[in-house]
Amino acid sequence: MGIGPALAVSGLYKRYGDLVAVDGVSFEVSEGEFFGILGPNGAGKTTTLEIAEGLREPDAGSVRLLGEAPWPRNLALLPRIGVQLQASAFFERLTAREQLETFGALYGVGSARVGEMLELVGLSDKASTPEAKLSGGQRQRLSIACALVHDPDVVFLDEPTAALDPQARRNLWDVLREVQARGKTIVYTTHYLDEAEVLCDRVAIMDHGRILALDAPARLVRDLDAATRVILERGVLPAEQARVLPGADSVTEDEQSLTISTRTAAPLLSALAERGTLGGLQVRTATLEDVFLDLTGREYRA
Ligand SMILES: Nc1ncnc2c1ncn2[C@@H]1O[C@H](COP(=O)(O)OP(=O)(O)OP(=O)(O)O)[C@@H](O)[C@H]1O
Repeated sequence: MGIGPALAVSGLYKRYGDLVAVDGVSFEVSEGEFFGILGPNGAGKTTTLEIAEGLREPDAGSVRLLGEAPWPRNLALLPRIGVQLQASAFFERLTAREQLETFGALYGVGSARVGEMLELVGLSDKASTPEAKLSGGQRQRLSIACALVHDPDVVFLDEPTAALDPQARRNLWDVLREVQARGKTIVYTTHYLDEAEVLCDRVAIMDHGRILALDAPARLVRDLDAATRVILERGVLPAEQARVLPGADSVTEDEQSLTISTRTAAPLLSALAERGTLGGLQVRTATLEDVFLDLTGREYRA
């Protein structure tokens, strides 16, 4: 494939009436990267994605998608990009296989490919089921298969895991990882920070139309330099003893547990091991939710 990033957006700005939905957004996504746009409802994720896909015109700013401008409607790009919309649009009364065949026919894709896509998203046994009779998770997976059926280089997914139960979400993670393993560039939005942390190579955290931070999840968390919390069952160790352990910065207690905050977990854990108090112990490090709190001063609410 070509040189340069798969996607580059620069200075995107979009308002709806008085509301500024996207307020100066710039980022680049490399080929093969799994890139997440994160943030609470209304942060501007969908609008940013739609502009990147060429479905919406920005008021200002530019987009290069696979080296081309996606707006106005760029027919040369369509076979090279896959778009899963937030409200999936299926054809009426078709089975899972027929839905895929219909999308595939638009791009001249054969039925072998359709079978492969059903397999990829774990719907082979639902091939003959009408789309309306699929569960929410199955329908999400079908819509991802539709976005992939013509073997695009870049795949855009808007909250593919929204409104799924935990098991269906995990199944979909496996599908997304497999898509990336096939060399695709994935640009997706989610309001699940924990999910983005495990799936994405890099994330942009958005709030009120702006990107507040952009980096690998692990690096964002590390740069926060937040304390690690070591949590013991209440009664295992008296608080006054915990306070003087090597590495213990502060100690708090509630009904069930005693929590030791530390920036040097190793000596603290060795000291706890020497005292035989490792049973039931939990270690919690910072997460992207802590990063969001640090950036915005408020708790993250999806
Ligand atoms: N077509 C539209 N007309 C008017 N306002 C809109 C339109 N689309 C989005 N908005 C508003 O723009 C802001 C950003 O919306 P957007 O859908 O981009 O955010 P989002 O981060 O994707 O949120 P969600 O997770 O709820 O989809 C919101 O306040 C939304 O209400």
